[in-house]
Amino acid sequence: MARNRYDMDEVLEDSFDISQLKRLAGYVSPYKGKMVSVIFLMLSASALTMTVPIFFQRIMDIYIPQKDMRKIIMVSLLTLAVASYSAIAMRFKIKTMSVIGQSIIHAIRTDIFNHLQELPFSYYDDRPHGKIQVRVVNYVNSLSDLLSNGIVNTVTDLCNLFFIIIFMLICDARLTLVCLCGLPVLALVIIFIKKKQRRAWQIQSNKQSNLNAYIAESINGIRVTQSFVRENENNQIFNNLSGNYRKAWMKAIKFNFTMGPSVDMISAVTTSFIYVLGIGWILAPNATLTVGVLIAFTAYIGRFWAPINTLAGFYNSLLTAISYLERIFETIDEPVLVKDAEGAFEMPTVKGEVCFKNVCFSYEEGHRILDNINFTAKPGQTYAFVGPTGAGKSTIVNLICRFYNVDSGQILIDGTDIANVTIHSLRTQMGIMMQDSFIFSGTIMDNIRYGNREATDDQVIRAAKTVCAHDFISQMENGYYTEVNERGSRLSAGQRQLISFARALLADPKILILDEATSSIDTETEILLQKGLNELLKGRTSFIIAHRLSTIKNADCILYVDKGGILERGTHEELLEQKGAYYDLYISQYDFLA
Ligand SMILES: Nc1ncnc2c1ncn2[C@@H]1O[C@H](COP(=O)(O)OP(=O)(O)OP(=O)(O)O)[C@@H](O)[C@H]1O
Repeated sequence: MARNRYDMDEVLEDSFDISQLKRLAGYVSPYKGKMVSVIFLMLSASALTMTVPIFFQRIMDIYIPQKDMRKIIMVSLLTLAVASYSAIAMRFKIKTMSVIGQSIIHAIRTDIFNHLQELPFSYYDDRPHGKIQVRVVNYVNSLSDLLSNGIVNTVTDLCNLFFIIIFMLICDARLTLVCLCGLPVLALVIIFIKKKQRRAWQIQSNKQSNLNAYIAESINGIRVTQSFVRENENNQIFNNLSGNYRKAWMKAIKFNFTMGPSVDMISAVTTSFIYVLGIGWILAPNATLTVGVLIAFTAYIGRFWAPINTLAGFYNSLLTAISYLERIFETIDEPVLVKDAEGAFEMPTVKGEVCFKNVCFSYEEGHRILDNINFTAKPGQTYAFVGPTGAGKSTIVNLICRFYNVDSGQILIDGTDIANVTIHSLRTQMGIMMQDSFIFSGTIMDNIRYGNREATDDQVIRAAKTVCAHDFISQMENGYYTEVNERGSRLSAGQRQLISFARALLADPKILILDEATSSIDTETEILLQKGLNELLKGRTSFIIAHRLSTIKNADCILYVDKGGILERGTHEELLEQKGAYYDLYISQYDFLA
């Protein structure tokens, strides 16, 4: 998909795709048994309530003229028993279907989330994160009504309709025909609005997604917003998006509102006809209808249109749900582009040789970022990447972890192409510290242990000591058990870096990747850190990206990356001797510091 942003609608499916409902049925099927018992209970209840008008007809036509009080009381008690049974059945239905509905929602949400965990970086590069969240939370929630009530109601209502028509036919076939004449009219209404209604709900889901994307972006960027005093502009954008969402929702709901009144209208017209005809037949000299039958029949008319009304409601929620299901299944179906190859094997214990062989890479087709990268780092060596912003340094190290697939060429670790090993076995042998040192909500201990869930407290503390994080952590109110917020907003940028540094080390990796690991750390701490680091780097192959050249002066090899290629390579001294780009960079930093 092309890159998307908060004010760009996503592409809408044109045709109604029945396969989405089939997939939904897959989630529903484990609860088939329970649903059948609910349906059975509901049907038995409605079959019993269906007899009530017949009781009334008998009271009117037989027991009242006969003044048979005993039978009248008996029939009344029977009616009470039927009503109680219906109430119990209804309670059972609501309880069971709520549990089933929520279980299905939980299963769908789990599937999306599990899939999201596997999707490669490229998926997240391409769309606002708010648009992903809205699928996992809001869209899935919106299926609740359909799953909790819709399915069972539809089956029971359809069966009810069938029973009602039979009872109506038993009462009077002519009046039944008049009543059924309303159905083709309703079908015409549905055909007329169906397409527009579906599109309106799709547009509504798009606008909701856009709004969510903007809210998520605004919250993430709140510091920048307030620093640049952009609150008013942001409110304006929000108002526009929220207004668009409101308009789209109003338009969509308008179609839903069309259904109920249409059913009521058709029901009113047919009922009037039935009264006119029925009374005519009662009053005719050779009466072909009794008052009792007409009263019983009119009671059935109400029951005939009630399920049709609910079915119309179900149809509305079905169209709404489909517009969400499209998005939900689209996410679940999103191909995992970076995945284990067929026959992938476990990466043997890594010794640490990393070799790039003619590696080419592009994030977007036709826009090459890395062009023919070649180098071999021997086990235990430290390789450093320097070069201008946007040259491709982070991209190179991202490829070592196989966060993206290469376009061509090979990345070999100890002679094994990383494309042929399982991603899990590859990444568990690496320690990665990214530019964006993300801190999760929880304790500092949890955050460092993220690098190795098995690590003991002592190991965590040792890692923190190595990267000089121990002192500041110990000074915090609860030391290692101090709670930090998501993104570590209670910590300084340097402290966040040190914590992620410790996290990367805790995995005791054979290959260590440090992307701008020390950019926010003060020079004094950096000097201390360097000592610990030198010890730590022993026996590990490490790749370090640093703009501050003091950090990488001792590297075994420095690669100067520019425009996706390696322009210069060698040790610090060799590169200085070459008097090329590295030399210029070094001199400029030196001049700057002098
Ligand atoms: N997810 C992405 N999608 C598309 N292009 C990207 C993506 N990430 C980076 N790029 C582009 O790839 C090029 C290399 O980016 P990279 O992050 O590797 O540079 P860098 O050398 O690490 O830069 P810096 O020193 O600023 O961190 C840049 O032109 C950048 O715009």
